[in-house]
Amino acid sequence: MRQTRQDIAIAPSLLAADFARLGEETAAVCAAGADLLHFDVMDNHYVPNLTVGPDVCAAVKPHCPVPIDVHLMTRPVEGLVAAFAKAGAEWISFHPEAVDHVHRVIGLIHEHGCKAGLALNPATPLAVLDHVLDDLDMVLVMSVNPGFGGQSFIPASLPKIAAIRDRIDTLGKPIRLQVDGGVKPGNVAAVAAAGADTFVAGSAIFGQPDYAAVIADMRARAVQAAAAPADAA
Ligand SMILES: O=C(CO)[C@H](O)[C@H](O)COP(=O)(O)O
Ligand SMILES: [Fe+2]
Repeated sequence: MRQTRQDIAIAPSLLAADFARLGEETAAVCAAGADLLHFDVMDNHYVPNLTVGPDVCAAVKPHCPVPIDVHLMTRPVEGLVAAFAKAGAEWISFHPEAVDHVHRVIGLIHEHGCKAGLALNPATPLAVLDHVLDDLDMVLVMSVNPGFGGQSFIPASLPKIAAIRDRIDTLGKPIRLQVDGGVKPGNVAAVAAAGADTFVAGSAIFGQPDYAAVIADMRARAVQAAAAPADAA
C-alpha cells in the first residue's frame, strides 16, 4: 500500500465570516495562515439555504492570496463551472446526486483549468467513487448534512474517511481527502488520524477573535495526528 496523504491544509469556510466585510475577512484569514479559502455555494434547491455565487467569488479573489476552493451545493452544476473558473476558483467540488453524469462534470471542471472534487454526503455510499476516483483531484467527505454552518460533526464520518484513505492509497495517486462540517480543534486530530489531509472549518475559525491562533492550533493537532495516528484515535 502506498501512502498518498498530502500536506495538511486548513481551509477556512467563508460561510461563517461577516458577510458585510467579505474582502476584509478573506484577507484576514489568509494572513492568519489559511491554505485554501473554502467558498460554499448553496442554491435553496439542492440544499435549503441560499448563499453566494460567482460574482462574490470574483469580488473576494483580489483579497485572496491562496487558492479558492468552491463547494457547489447546487442543482444543476454544469452551468456554474465556467462562471466560477472565470471568477478565479482553483478547485471546484460538486455532489454526485446533483448531476446526471459525474464523469462528464469532472471533465468539464478540468477543461476549465480547475481541479475537481466529488462531495459525499453522510449517507452517500462510497460506490459513487467507483470508476471515477482516478479522475478526481479531491474527495470531500461531508461530516454534516450540507446546507448550514455550525452543525455538529457526525462521528460515523470517521470510518468513512478511513475507508476512502485506503482506496486512495491503494490507487496510489495524490488525491486530496477533505473533510467539511463541524471540524474544530477538539476533533481535528481524530479526523486526521482517520486519514484526512484537508480540513474545512467555518464557525471554529470565524467564531474566535484570533483566527491565526485557531488555524495554528488545528494545524499542529492535525500534523501530530497524521504522524502518529494511533495516539490520536
Ligand atoms: O459545506 C458546508 C455546509 O454545508 C460548510 O463548509 C461547513 O458546514 C463549514 O462550516 P462549519 O465548520 O461551521 O461546520
Ligand atoms: Fe462546504
